[in-house]
Amino acid sequence: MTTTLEHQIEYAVKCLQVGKRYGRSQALCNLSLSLPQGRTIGILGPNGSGKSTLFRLLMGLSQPDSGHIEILGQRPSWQVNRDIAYLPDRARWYVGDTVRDAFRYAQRLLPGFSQHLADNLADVMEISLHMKVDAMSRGQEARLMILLCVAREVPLIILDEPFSGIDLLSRERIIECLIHHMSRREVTMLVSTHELHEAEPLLDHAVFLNRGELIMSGDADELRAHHGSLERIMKTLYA
Ligand SMILES: Nc1ncnc2c1ncn2[C@@H]1O[C@H](COP(=O)(O)OP(=O)(O)OP(=O)(O)O)[C@@H](O)[C@H]1O
Repeated sequence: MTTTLEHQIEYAVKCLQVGKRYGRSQALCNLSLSLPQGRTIGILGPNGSGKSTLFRLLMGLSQPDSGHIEILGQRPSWQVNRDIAYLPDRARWYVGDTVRDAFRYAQRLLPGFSQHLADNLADVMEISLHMKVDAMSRGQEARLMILLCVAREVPLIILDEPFSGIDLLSRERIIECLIHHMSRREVTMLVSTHELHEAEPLLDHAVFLNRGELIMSGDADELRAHHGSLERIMKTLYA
């Protein structure tokens, strides 16, 4: 016999009426969201729409002024963060580290980090292990940062603007690599971006924010069936 429980969708993230203000700026306003597990979810919106703020709240790096947040079934905390690979919008490295050093630190510090997966991804993303991180171009460093997150065997990956500063060809290659990688794993990925053109095939769920408010969200195929493409929705919503 099938129980009602078996019909319930599992959610990686739930936000209920979440508000966050910085001085006079309302970064998030009464945000209610349920993000399904096992999907690749685009958190979309122009500059200042609240994408990074949402991620910081999910990671417990900042506290909401109001509302309730649940991530992987718990309140945000450093304990639950062990199960999350988070790429913040701004990340920096120590001078003199090589990619191999970065992998060594990751092995020691990042729960679930797989050296084997990292080596494979470095190959696909054309990152040499001998390369000095502070001598990398912005695009090379961005690729390494994505790799360090994706090489972790954790249930949730959060990438804040992972493609910024990466040229078109590399972006396409990284996105292909992510699509291939995600199709073989039971993992939820949240990706924020305001450049949807190449990232669109990666997404199977989308959330559109504007000025801290939710303006549309849903299954990407259903949204595409109604509106043509997520990119077209973006152009219409933010025209
Ligand atoms: N630490 C902070 N102090 C003051 N204001 C902030 C802070 N962080 C965010 N804000 C403000 O909150 C609003 C939302 O910013 P947020 O960085 O979340 O947007 P975003 O969608 O990630 O933007 P972007 O695409 O430019 O990264 C903006 O008006 C921003 O100026």
